[in-house]
Amino acid sequence: MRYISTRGQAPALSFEEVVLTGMASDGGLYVPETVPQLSHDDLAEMAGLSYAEIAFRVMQPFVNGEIDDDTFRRLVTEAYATFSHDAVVPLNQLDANHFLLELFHGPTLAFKDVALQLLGRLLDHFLKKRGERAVIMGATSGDTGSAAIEGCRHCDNLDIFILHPYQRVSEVQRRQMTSVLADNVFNVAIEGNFDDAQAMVKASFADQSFLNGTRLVAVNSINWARIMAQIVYYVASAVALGAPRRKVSFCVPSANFGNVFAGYMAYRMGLPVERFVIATNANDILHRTLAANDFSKQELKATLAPSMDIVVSSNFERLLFEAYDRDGAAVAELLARFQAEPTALAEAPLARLRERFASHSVDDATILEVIREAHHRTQEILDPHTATGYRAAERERGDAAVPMITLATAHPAKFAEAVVKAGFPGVPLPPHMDDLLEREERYTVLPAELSAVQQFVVENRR
Ligand SMILES: Cc1ncc(COP(=O)(O)O)c(C=O)c1O
Ligand SMILES: N[C@@H](CCOP(=O)(O)O)C(=O)O
Repeated sequence: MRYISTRGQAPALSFEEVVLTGMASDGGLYVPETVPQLSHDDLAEMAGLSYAEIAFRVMQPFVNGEIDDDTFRRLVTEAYATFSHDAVVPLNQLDANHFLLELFHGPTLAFKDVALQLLGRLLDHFLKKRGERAVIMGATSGDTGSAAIEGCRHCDNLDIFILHPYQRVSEVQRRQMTSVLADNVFNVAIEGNFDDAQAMVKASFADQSFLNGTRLVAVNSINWARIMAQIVYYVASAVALGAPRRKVSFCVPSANFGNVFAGYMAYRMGLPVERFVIATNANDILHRTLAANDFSKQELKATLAPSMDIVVSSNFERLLFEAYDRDGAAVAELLARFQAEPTALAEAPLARLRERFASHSVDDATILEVIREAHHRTQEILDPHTATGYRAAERERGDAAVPMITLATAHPAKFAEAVVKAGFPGVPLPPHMDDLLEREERYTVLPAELSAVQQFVVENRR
């Protein structure tokens, strides 16, 4: 298995190389050259297996023998042993055909743990094997940051720099990052928004000369390993509901598009999926593109679902690559136009996307309404991101024979503002975090300027 760039120009990489990098040198993102297939029998045999065993089976073809099976199985098992629920990602039935896939039982209470608990271990494995050190630069709208720190902090070969938008993440999210006082962890609050932070990370990958040869690694979903690990829960949940004999649909709160793209990969591997429903908050570029072919940037809005406050959605590029029949030049040309002016997708690729994807945008007032309504119906308090998915799923539910699985992407305790505004007293943090609000914090506020950020990295890396 080799990995190729969505822009068609960068050299193909091995699995190890793709894990130890970020963006491709042509500005694209890496995807597998061919999509491994899960046969009907492969899927049927997964029924009743542990999450870790399903994870091993789904991901092993991507690893391509570059880690021996025993070691890879151990890394996977250790990664998912950190989750507080025996099922790792339990399915919670809301009604006859609507299920919540709870992805928030990992150490930092968001779906990002699923991939980052494994990515940290993969990085540790490869860097130790090579005797190399590396610098991580990551951008976060709140959840990736703490999950990356938690997943990578024990890797002595890594220095971790996480950029978050100053005063635009929740207090719990900020403290989850800034209260980790380890020598290799550096939190930077950028005076800008998530798009500014992500653009600086991408610019640092495009020109790494400021690091004088030290390897730069991505923990955002531009790193293929993030997508790979997220494919697993689509397979596991569908199998639990009867796949491959029965189709399912998924509804995915979306922004940077890594999550739903992982689902699409599961579908391409052979999982019978009827439909993916993309839920956005008021930052609705994904919905506008699918519904109205309006692929244009709008001003980023601060919403009650802050982790989805993103305009430039990285992984949409990976889906465009598929929709444009893997024509890297066409993708590069479209994305150059997108950066410069409002644009639109060509008709055939858009039609292809619409065959499998639907979308809905959910505003703040509706998020609050959904949190109240879902509590009334199910006694569950949803986090505001999951609430966007819940509403989109309710709007889109069709054939009752096809279960709808809505991805519950975070624990409500992380988002007190929305929960309190919806009329609830708040949700307690789990015991391992019950003193979070008293812990000492350390972070540095910097202007949203690439040179300031890169200078900080150079001065602080060990
Ligand atoms: C809680 C939560 N839900 C949903 C999303 C959207 O996921 P994605 O960026 O993979 O589309 C994010 C982050 O982006 C998130 O942190
Ligand atoms: N919502 C994310 C944004 C970054 O997304 P990623 O999946 O590319 O890491 C966050 O919480 O940081």
